[in-house]
Amino acid sequence: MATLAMHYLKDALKADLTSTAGSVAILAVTLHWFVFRVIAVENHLAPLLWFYVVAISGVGYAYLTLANFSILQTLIRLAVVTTSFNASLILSIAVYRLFFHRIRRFPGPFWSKLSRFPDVALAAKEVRYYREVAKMRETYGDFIRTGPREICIVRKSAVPLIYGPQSQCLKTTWYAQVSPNPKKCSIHMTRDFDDHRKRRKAWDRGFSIKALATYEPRIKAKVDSFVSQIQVNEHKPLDATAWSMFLSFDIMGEVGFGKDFNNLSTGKENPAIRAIHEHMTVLSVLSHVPWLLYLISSIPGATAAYADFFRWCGNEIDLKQKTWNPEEYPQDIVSWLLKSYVEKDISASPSLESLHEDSRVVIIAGRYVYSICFFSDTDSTSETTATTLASIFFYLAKYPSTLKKLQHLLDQAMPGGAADWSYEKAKSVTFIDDIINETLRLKPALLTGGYRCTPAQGLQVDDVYIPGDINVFVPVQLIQTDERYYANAQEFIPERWGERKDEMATGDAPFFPFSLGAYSCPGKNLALQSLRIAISVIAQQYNVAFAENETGDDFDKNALDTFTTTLPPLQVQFSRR
Ligand code: HEM
Repeated sequence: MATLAMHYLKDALKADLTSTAGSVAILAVTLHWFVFRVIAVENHLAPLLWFYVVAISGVGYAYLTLANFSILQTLIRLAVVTTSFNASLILSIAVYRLFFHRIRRFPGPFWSKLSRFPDVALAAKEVRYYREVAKMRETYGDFIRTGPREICIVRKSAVPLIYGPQSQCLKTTWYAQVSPNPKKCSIHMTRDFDDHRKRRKAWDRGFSIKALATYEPRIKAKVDSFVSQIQVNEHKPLDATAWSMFLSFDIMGEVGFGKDFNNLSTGKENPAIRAIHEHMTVLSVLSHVPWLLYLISSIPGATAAYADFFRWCGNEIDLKQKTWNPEEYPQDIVSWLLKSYVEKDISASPSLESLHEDSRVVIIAGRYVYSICFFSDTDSTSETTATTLASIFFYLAKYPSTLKKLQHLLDQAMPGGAADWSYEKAKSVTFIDDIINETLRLKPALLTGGYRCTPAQGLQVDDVYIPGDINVFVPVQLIQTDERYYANAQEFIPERWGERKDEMATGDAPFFPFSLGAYSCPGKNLALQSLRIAISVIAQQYNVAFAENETGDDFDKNALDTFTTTLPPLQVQFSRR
């Protein structure tokens, strides 16, 4: 029997090149239709690639030893085998995606139907993918096939279906770019629904009303340091983008880890966090092909640029663990996560590695960094609370009447001025929230937003059926500035959230800068608290205007879409009221 099998194998190995190429082509097409289309290939990419390499090496070895071909003959045959296999596989995938795929009828750019790489090119073009989406929308309508398995939907009704609390959509492979294994990634990157649900409880405890109350005086102290810097630099140009980031990172150092990053006191970015700041653009562009990012991240040394930051977070966790006092009420977010971990609570991060990943998310507070890095784009910031604060400074400088109205309301709530300030009184000035909402509407910290995967039964959006297992997203900035849903959609009108809410029908319009539902931002209340404190304290004491030669145009028009928005510098000048 064995001899017979060996005989057939030798015959197969010695077959002429044309029939070998034909057989390999049939094998490739069969594998594509019956294996690769059935399994989630991106979850098994590394083993599949290894299998490919081992298989080719095995065939080469067999040519040399069983069929007794010379080295040159073996190389020629291997070239024919691999070319035939690869070409047939690619052709089969292309034919399937164009003519048989369940979303083949959705309109979109031709090349995007075949591969994700054209989307990478679009995202890389000016790093303004949100604008490319807006252009595609003009050409193709509200439903655009932006990738082989991707659909962009610009309809209000899609927002609750995809992101809402009742949505059955899950996180897509975009989130597997760190690792498909929940034990190796942060809460933001875990795709396991149950793992996410459990871990989310530990996070929510760190942002409870009681926990937020303990953060409040410390945030105020950081804002006071910011004000001291404004005082020193009064009438001089200050980069609102950079200083908003210093404030935001100092707040996150304080309430995230109980550490002082000294960004405000030194006027410089802390070295431990500089690495994160320096590598966003290429990451965000490549994240359009998540499996590629995952593969690159498994290359030894790819994470080297983040080593200092990773080490810092790891050391801080170790230190906290060593000095852990179970009796003490946790004073910062990481302590809440550690508490679950130490107590082996069901909500704990599932491994020490994932706890470290979670701690990094805390520090970068919404920057949601990935595990690898390449490239530098300094002089800009992409941290969510910071970008929102910088954008608020932009609008207050651009619209002095809004600033005057805010100051008038603050004076009414706190007639004694700065000495009379309290968070409760500041919070009662709802116009602050109107300004924050309007800023987040026009300049959301995530311009495009996260992808979700449709449930097996698909999704009915108005009269359009989206099949199951399709990656969908609603572009946040585009839909929040859509004239169908917002009157004078491009204009900054904070009153649309307050006294003009009914008249402008804002209540019915799509608004989800913090996302919605199970995967929405747990840090929303902390971000709002920090923004309210910063705006009320600063506007109560200072006027803000564009510095000389600053028009605000670059800031307004040239934000980069690096998953979280990256803003250009904005020179402003503060003067005491
Ligand atoms: C204005 C400020 C902020 C904005 C606009 C914002 C926005 C968002 C959005 C849109 C998401 C969903 C991302 C996705 O769908 O992939 C998100 C998730 C998240 N945010 Fe924020 N964020 C802000 C501040 C913060 C802060 C201060 C923290 C504190 C650590 C934080 C922690 C997180 C975490 C941990 C997640 C992942 C949640 C999960 O997957 O369950 N964010 N944020």
